[in-house]
Amino acid sequence: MNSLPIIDIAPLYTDDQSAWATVAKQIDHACREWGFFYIKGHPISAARIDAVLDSAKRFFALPTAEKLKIDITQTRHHRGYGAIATEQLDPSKPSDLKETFDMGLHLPLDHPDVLAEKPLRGPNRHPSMPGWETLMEQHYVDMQALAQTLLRAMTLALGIERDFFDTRFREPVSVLRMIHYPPRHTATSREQQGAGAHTDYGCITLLYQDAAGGLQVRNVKGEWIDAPPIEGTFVVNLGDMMARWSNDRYLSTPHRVISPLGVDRYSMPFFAEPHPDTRIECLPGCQDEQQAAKYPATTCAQFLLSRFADTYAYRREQEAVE
Ligand SMILES: O=C(O)CCC(=O)C(=O)O
Ligand SMILES: [Fe+2]
Repeated sequence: MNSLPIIDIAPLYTDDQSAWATVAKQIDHACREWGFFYIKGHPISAARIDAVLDSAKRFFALPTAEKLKIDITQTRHHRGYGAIATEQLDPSKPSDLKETFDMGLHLPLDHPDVLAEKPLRGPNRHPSMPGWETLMEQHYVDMQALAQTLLRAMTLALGIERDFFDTRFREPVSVLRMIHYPPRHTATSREQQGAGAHTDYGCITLLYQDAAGGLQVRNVKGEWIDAPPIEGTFVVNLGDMMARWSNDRYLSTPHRVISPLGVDRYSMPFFAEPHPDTRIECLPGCQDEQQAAKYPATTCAQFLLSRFADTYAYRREQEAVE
């Protein structure tokens, strides 16, 4: 129980049904035992990752005033720049030592959801850097497709139709995020975490992390295990919505980031979430006489908004005004 599984998902991109089923079984096992695993053999190229990472570094190196032109706290739909200490993932610890850029599915101002002022819906807010918008919008599409491939592999074990998630992930509220963790300067400041202990809110997260290290995952015995960077992989983990959907058959596992000593760390999670109106209720195959549904039904948007309010003070303030 001391190291996370590494799964080669290349067979999911072939017509070999028996290899496909083997990978699906490995994913199912990892989701039940860990809620965390690495994937290799995915179609996102190293050149793409380098380009996105390089752009993220250039963005975070801009003067704060420039970054704050797209301040996330000035929007209602969660897009743009989050300055250091905007988020507090573990309420028992200081706010997180990190800065972020968040983007989602770009919806124009005349989209019906935007006109209806639906939460989490609206246009992206990109920095004005040459090439940034085209690169990031394409990366968003490709990460969404990768997430849906993994979700398709999960349908077999969960006993649902192969296209169950595909139909629910149309016009999704997935978020592509860039994170910069400034270095910690003393060995004694471990309390100041890059990202406090938390579980993710949504369905499935695909995380690229650079070579700095610092990600830790809590195993079933309650011990913190390092999830070190492995070249060419993404770390995949499940969030609370998937735990609810699967009636806790799949685990939403706590994790945190200890900022590395003396070096900057960059990471890029992609949080895959369905359409905001999607009902999140126990899947038929995940309940029976022995195990009733544990969680009341909710919707994707309702659930995400309640979790955002837990970790972002500015969102609680926005809600209080309404
Ligand atoms: O940066 C990382 O390695 C993890 C970030 C994370 O857990 C999150 O943003 O939910
Ligand atoms: Fe996380």
